[in-house]
Amino acid sequence: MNQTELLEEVLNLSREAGKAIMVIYAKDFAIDYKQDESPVTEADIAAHQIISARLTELTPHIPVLSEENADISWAERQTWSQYWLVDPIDGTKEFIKKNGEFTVNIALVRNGVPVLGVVHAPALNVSYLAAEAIGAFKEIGEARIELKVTEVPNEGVIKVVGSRSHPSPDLAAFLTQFAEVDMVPKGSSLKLCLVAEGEADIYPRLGPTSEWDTAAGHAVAAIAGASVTNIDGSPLRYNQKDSYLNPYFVVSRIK
Ligand SMILES: Nc1ncnc2c1ncn2[C@@H]1O[C@H](COP(=O)(O)O)[C@@H](OP(=O)(O)O)[C@H]1O
Ligand SMILES: [Mg+2]
Repeated sequence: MNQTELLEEVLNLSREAGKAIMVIYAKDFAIDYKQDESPVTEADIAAHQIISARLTELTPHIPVLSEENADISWAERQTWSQYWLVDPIDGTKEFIKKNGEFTVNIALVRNGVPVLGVVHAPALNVSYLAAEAIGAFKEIGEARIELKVTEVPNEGVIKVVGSRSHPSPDLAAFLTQFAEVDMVPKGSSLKLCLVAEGEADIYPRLGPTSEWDTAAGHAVAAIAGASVTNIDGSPLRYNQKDSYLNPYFVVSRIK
């Protein structure tokens, strides 16, 4: 299977998971809390099961790491040159609030770099998809457009996108480098995608996230031409250490 076919298959399966999520979204669902006190619902689990099963069918030789099945030792993960990195629902708090700002994230990571990614927002009927050597795209209903980032100078009002549900005490200090900012709150990986499509100029994440929260949106933003870096300007990478936590990072199209 070539990369184009693989990308379409992953898009289709993200939509299948999205359909299962929307059935539960429409009901009164139960909410459980994990050890780290983050919420989880039957929709996270249903989507996880669909995605894991379908990815394993599609590429039996590539391991799958999902937020809902992340108990895999670093000794084992260290041996992976490529793997699927999945967040069945990114933005579970937004799912619970029923504001639509949650996504299904599926990324293919090779040697620490997300080389293919799909971010699907089932309640908004919007998908973002990208693969190296193919490009980055946004699909709304039947219409697909290519995303190519144009850089903007650091002047005038800078459009900043930030978390809706996880405030960051360090963000205000970071933003003092800009003369004026327009702050837009948004849940989930939609933030990385907004930079990819030029609706936002920068997404500084100066707070905790896990690798599955960012890899798919990272692929979309980076392949569209945005920079995705650690605070020191080095590339944000995956599967480099025991912990799943990302360092602080910045997604930007500012020159
Ligand atoms: N203290 C923390 N540690 C790890 N991840 C955190 C965190 N606080 C927030 N996140 C992650 O940030 C994601 C949501 O980001 P945002 O607020 O930008 O929408 C959540 O993903 P999930 O919804 O998949 O659990 C959540 O796990
Ligand atoms: Mg999740």
